[in-house]
Formats: sequence, structure tokens, C-alpha cells
Amino acid sequence: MYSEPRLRPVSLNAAAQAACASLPLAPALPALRVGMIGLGTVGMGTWSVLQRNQSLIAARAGRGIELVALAVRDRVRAAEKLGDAALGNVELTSDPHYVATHPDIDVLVEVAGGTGPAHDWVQAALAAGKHVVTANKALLATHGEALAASAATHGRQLAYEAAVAGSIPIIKTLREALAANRIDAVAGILNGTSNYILTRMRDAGLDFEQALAEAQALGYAEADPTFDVDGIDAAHKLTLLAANAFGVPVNFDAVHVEGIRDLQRADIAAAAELGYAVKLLAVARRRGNALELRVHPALVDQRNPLAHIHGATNGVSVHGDASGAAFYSGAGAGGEPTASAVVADLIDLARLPVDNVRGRGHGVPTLGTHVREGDAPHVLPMAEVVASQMLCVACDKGLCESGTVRALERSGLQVLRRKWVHAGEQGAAPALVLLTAPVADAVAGRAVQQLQAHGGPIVRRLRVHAEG
Ligand SMILES: NC(=O)c1ccc[n+]([C@@H]2O[C@H](COP(=O)([O-])OP(=O)(O)OC[C@H]3O[C@@H](n4cnc5c(N)ncnc54)[C@H](O)[C@@H]3O)[C@@H](O)[C@H]2O)c1
Ligand SMILES: N[C@@H](CCO)C(=O)O
Repeated sequence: MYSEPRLRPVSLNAAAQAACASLPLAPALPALRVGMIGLGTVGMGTWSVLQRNQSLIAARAGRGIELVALAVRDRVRAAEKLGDAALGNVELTSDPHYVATHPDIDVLVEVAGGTGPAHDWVQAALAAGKHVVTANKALLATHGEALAASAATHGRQLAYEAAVAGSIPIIKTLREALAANRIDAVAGILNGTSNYILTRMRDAGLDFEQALAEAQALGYAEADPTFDVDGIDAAHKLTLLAANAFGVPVNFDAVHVEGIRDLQRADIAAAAELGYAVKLLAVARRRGNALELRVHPALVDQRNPLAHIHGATNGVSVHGDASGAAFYSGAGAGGEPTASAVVADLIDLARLPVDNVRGRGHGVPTLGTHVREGDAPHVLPMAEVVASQMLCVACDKGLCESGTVRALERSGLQVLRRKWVHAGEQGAAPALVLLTAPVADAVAGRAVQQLQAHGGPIVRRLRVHAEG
């Protein structure tokens, strides 16, 4: 339950106080009091948005939103960064647990990251009766079920719009706007860093490491960027989308995960020759009673809007049985785009009735459903996922074409298109690029292995994304 109205002055600026005073419906509501852990890219973005838009946020929330306590690693540096005047009454500490359980806060904002201490802080905050807003998808993908249960037990909200697709309100869209639908498929570019890298490799000819360094400098990458480039971050996000779209438990281990580390500029160029963009795609899709749950590089047809998502932008397509197809895009990473979602969650919390009854069990469920269906779809093994394949075969023009195609066909692949493409570095030999009919992943993998065996040509394989 929110605490009773307080008489102590809040450190809202004059405009915010005026906005609150002129609210006809909620003139006497106390400010929503916030404790925050972390003042990095997202923490700083949240600070800036709360400061800059204070009065319009108060007007929309129906009351002020006041930062009361802030945990940082280095208090002196933080005080210098924020300035004494702006800090006002905000209590600066290096003790996150103190902030999580601070008696004067209603909400904990966790934007420090990680899955160890952050788990303890969030649990402690919920147990102490605080709502929690977090951008931490790694935490939720690993402990989401337990944390959601804890939030329900304590009658508190665990809000995480910022954890998936940056500024795009995709959690709210699936959980609320599309709640009437049976969702058939969700496919998205969910990692800004890897999409930025792919874009810079293609457009500026940067190599992988240069493009990654740029993404890090721009504040897009995770503290451990292997999470970005190895598909792990996108898989964390996909688990949250799948829970909300399909009512399945959050289960990171069930996702098939591949990243972009091994992609070559030649793959991107070969795909372009066939009319495709290469994207790191996260897909959750019904197949009968099963669910595909996978993250891997994929060829996306140029007619699909996902092919035109560049830089750190994210895009998500959703197909619902009633809504039909919808597409959402926006900034997927960075301080203020992510803060936009953090602060929107705070505004939602500020709008809750002040006498919100603890543990009532109604309202918006953390993971999209109050009741899990007994027949929730099981996850389809990657080996059984069916997709067309692009194969780039490094072999001698004129010598290998028909032999390669015959060998692949003996292994169960049907070649639909073939083209010799100059896709490698300047002066490199052309590669034979083949497009196959849809085939089970295990069959495609075996066919490539057999072709490469006994000194055969090197074959690079990429799956083609099929809509629907
Ligand atoms: N950067 C983005 O674009 C983005 C977008 C969406 C979600 N996220 C998520 O938001 C969270 C924060 O990301 P970020 O990019 O701001 O990271 P960051 O590394 O820039 O900032 C994290 C901050 O938390 C602080 N911190 C860590 N442990 C602390 C402790 N024990 N006490 C006090 N301070 C502590 C660090 O010193 C750092 O300043 C992560 O969970 C990340 O996955 C980031
Ligand atoms: N590292 C993440 C941040 C946003 O979640 C990304 O690049 O998408």
C-alpha cells in the first residue's frame, strides 16, 4: 500500500509544484517517492528525463515523482556529475540495499544490471513493500518467475518495459493492447548493439571490432558485450516477450541462441544479391502445439519492414488472430530512449490508487497472465525448425556447381536458386550462393557437414526468415 499523504515538502521544482497544485482530480496526492540504484547510461537518462519533464510528468501522473535516494558506486563523482543544486534533497549513498529498503520510498528503480546482487535488491524491495521498476532483462530472464511470484505475494508491481526493445512499449502492447488476441508469432530485432554492428559493417565497411567499439562508446552495449554479440541479450528479451505473448514460463534455457560473431561481410553481400538483409532475429512462433523460440542471424526479405531497421533501432512484428499483423519500431538502446520506458512505468505506478489493496491479485499481471494454461505450448527443438537456407559455397567456378547441387539434393535439400556472387574481399574468387526450399534444420546441418567432409568446399549457412 502506498504510504499516507505526507506533509513534508517534496523537492519538485516550481513548475512541477504548480502543475500538481492545478490538478483538479488529485490535488492532495503526495509525490511518488523513488529510490534508484545505478547512475550509468540508463540511470543518467532517467535522471535527465525526470528533471527535464518534471511538470508534464506530474500532470500526466496526477502527482509528482520525486527521487529520494540514489545508490552509486562513487558518491563524489556522482555529486560532481549531477551538481549540488540539482541533487537538492536526494540522498546519495553507496549502499544499494539501503535504497532498496528505504522507509521513505514507494518504488525502487534498479538500473545497475547483473543477476547477483540485483536479485537480492529487487527481492528485498518487494519484501519491504516497494514496487520495482527495472531495465534488467538478464535478471528477469533468469529469475523472472520467482520475482513475479514475489511481487504477487507482496501485492506489488514489478515493471520492466525498459528491459525489452528500449523505447518501444512492446511489453505493454502484448500484455495490454493485444490482450484479446491469440498471438501466433513475434519476430524482432531486439538487440541494438548487434544491429548497429551489422549496419556499420555493411554501410561503412567497418570490421566487427571497430563497429562494436562504436556501439560501446554510444552506450548501447551491455557491461559484458558478449551478451550483445552472442545473441544472449536478445534471448533474454525474447523470453519476456514469449511469456507475455504465449503464456509460457520465462525460461532462458529453452531458447536456441546464436550470435553474429561469425558473420562475414561476404555473407551480408551475398544475401543482398538475393534480395535479403541479414539481421539478428529473435523469433517466437506457434507451430501446432509447439513453440519455436530462437535467436540467430537470418535473411530477411527486403519487403519485410524488419529488413529496414538500421543502427541501434529495434523492430518487432506481432501477429494476433484478431489484430492481424502489426509492426513496431523505435530506439532500442541508449540512455534516454530506455529512460522513456523507465519513467513511463513510474507514471503507471503513480496512477495506481493510493489505497491500492495489497495482494488483491487483480490488475495487470507481471508476465501477462493470471493463470497459466495447462496446455501451454512446448518448445520445439531447433533441429525440427523448418526454414529455407542460403548456402555460400566456396568452390571453383565451373568445376563444382552441378556436383554441389547434386550432393545437396541427395542429402534432402532442394535447391531453388543458384547464383555466382563476388561477395568477398576485392580480388577474392566468387562463391556459389544457393537458396533452398524450406527444410528441417537438422537436415540442412547434416547436408552441409556431408558436403564439407573429406576435403569438400567450405559452406556457410544462413536461415531465411519466413513471415507468419
Ligand atoms: N544501455 C542501454 O541502452 C540499456 C537499455 C535497456 C536496458 N539496459 C539495462 O539497464 C541496466 C543498466 O544498464 P546501463 O547501460 O545503464 O549500464 P551502465 O554500466 O552504464 O550503468 C550501470 C551503473 O550501475 C552502477 N552500479 C553497479 N553496481 C552497483 C552497486 N553495487 N552500487 C551502486 N551502483 C552500482 C555502475 O557503477 C554503473 O554506473 C542493465 O540491466 C542493462 O541491461 C541498458
Ligand atoms: N545492450 C542492449 C541495450 C538495450 O537493451 C542492446 O544493445 O540492445
